[in-house]
Parts: sequence; C-alpha cells; structure tokens
Amino acid sequence: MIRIDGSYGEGGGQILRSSIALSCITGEDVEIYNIRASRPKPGLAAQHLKGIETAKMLCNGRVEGLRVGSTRVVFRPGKIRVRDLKVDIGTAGSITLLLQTIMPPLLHAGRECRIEITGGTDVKWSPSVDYFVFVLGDVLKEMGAEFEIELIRRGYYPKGGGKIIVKIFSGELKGIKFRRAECSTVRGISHCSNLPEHVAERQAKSAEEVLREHGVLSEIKTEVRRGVSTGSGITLFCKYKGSVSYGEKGKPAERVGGEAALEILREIGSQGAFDRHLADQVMIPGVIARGVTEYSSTEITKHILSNAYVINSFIDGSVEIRDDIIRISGI
Ligand SMILES: Nc1ncnc2c1ncn2[C@@H]1O[C@H](COP(=O)(O)OP(=O)(O)OP(=O)(O)O)[C@@H](O)[C@H]1O
Repeated sequence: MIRIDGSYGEGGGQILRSSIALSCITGEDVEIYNIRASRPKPGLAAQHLKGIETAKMLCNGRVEGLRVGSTRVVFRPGKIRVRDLKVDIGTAGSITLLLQTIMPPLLHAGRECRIEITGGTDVKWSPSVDYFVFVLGDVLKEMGAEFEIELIRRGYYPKGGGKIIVKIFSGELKGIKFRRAECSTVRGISHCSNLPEHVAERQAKSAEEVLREHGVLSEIKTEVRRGVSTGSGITLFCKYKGSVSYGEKGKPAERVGGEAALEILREIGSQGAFDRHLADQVMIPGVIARGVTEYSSTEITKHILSNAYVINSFIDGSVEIRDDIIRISGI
C-alpha cells in the first residue's frame, strides 16, 4: 500500500487527484491521509468526492472514507474498465479538474470511449475549458494522444450546468523534450453568457490593447451565449503558455481582459518552456508516456513539488527537478 501525506506541499485537492490517477494506472492500492489539511475546510469537498467516485467506477475499485469532510481515503483499484460515461458534478465543480483524475488512466488504457461531463467549465482556481483544449490538450496531442473535446455549453460559478463531451480514441503517449517556443501571435477566446454582448467584446478589446502596448499581436474571438448559467471570462494562449481570467459581479470587463493579458505577457516573457500551471498538469501524462518527458517551467510551484512527491512515492526516482527543469521518466 502506498501512503501519501495529503498535507505535503500545496496540500490541496491536486495531491488527491494525482494519487487516484496513479493508483488506477499502476494498479497499486493507495492511502491518502491529512487530505486538504492546508485548506480552510479540510477534507474532501463535493467535487473531490465526484472525482474519486468516477475513478472508482472506471477502475472497478473499492474505496474507504468516501464522504464529504473525510480526511483519509483508501483507494483499491481493480482493472480499468473503459466505457462510456455520463458524470454530473453538480453545481459549478470544475470539469477540467475532474478530467485531471480520469483522463490519464483512460489514455493509458488506450481504448475508445466517450465521456459526457456536466459542471463548471470556467471556474476560479482551475484551468478553463479553453485552457484545457488549447494549452494542455495541444501538448497531449503532440505527445501522441488522440482525442476530441466538444464544448456543448459553458458553466460558471455558482450555477454550473456546463457540459462537455470528450471522445478518446487512442492514448499511446511518447515522451518529448519540450523547448521554449517563440510566441508570434497570442490567440484567445473571450466569452459571456446571459450578459450583454459588449461584455465579451470589452474583455477582448482591453486584452488586445494591453498586448499591443507591449508589442504583441493578438487574435481574440468573442463568444456570446444564452444558457443555464451567467458569467464571463477570457482565456489567452500561445503555444505552451496560457492565461485565464474570469468575470465577477462588480469587476469591470476591462479588468478581466487586462489581467489575462498581463498574465500571459509575464509567461511569454519568461525563460520557461511551459507556464507554471501547464508544468504541473503534464507531470502525470509524462508518467504514462514512453520514454522521457522534459521541460522547464516559468516557476517551480508547490503544485509541481506535490506532484513530484506523489509520483515518486509510486515510482521511485521517476521525477527529477533540477533548477527550473522537470524530467519525468515514463513507466
Ligand atoms: N489560471 C489557471 N490556469 C490554468 N490552470 C490552473 C489555473 N489555476 C489553477 N490551475 C490548475 O488547477 C489545479 C488546481 O489544483 P488545487 O489542488 O489547487 O485545486 P483544488 O482541487 O481546487 O484544491 P483545493 O480546493 O484544495 O484548493 C492545478 O493543476 C493548477 O495548475
């Protein structure tokens, strides 16, 4: 049994997601204790519970401690049973964070499946669906994964109700040594739902202006929808770097766009190959890839250190971090 201290490093939900994903992939039982010890409300929240439940279904597993507030979980995986799934996270729990748990085992199993997930597509403290598609998704595809993500509707905080469909065709990943890519044009999507069209337009315009002031070209699309949930946001991306900013009551659209622009400017101006978020998100996929995956990050974050701790607890010596370079040996 592998034992993971959930309070290590970042001490949040990510240690949990990575542990469950690796347990499904390696077939090893895992115990996670001190779950989310560093958060104001420690223990499992509803959305973490949903992630574990979904993994349990996929891996034919058995779980102890599966309830809201639980600070200890034991997960015993069976064989991965790839099949079509419909998951409703409820409220605005992040769809992309659920995918962090289930996508690596599904890719590793390498058989076709279709997953429909309802929840939040654009919620704070998590990758937006556009970030998932255009930043992480592009890297996974470069590594050889074959999949499609279709955005049916967006779900914002607090109502959620967004929906995406993921179709996985094949997941034979190969390790790559990624190098820093020059960014010629920043692309992006500025969106709003149940709000006047000018919200998405102003977010896009202010991001374009800030980027132009810094000599960076941009092409930002706007998307205006009507739906279950009300909200707005913008995602900017350029090769291995992205930035996300969400609208809030009382926060001017100009600030939403401006924040995203300043964030991506910081990222593209840095020497790292990957942005600080992408760098933690490619670590588990790196484990299922054949050979070595290597890249530098704009910053070695606590999320990266937590993932290294989890991966090395499963496969000793699999992750090495030297200066700003992360090196992952595949299984
Ligand atoms: N702006 C962003 N752009 C891209 N990815 C992001 C962004 N913000 C957060 N992430 C990613 O979302 C994940 C968040 O993990 P974290 O453990 O902090 O979240 P959590 O499950 O919501 O946990 P908790 O509720 O315990 O904080 C990380 O993989 C991080 O890289």
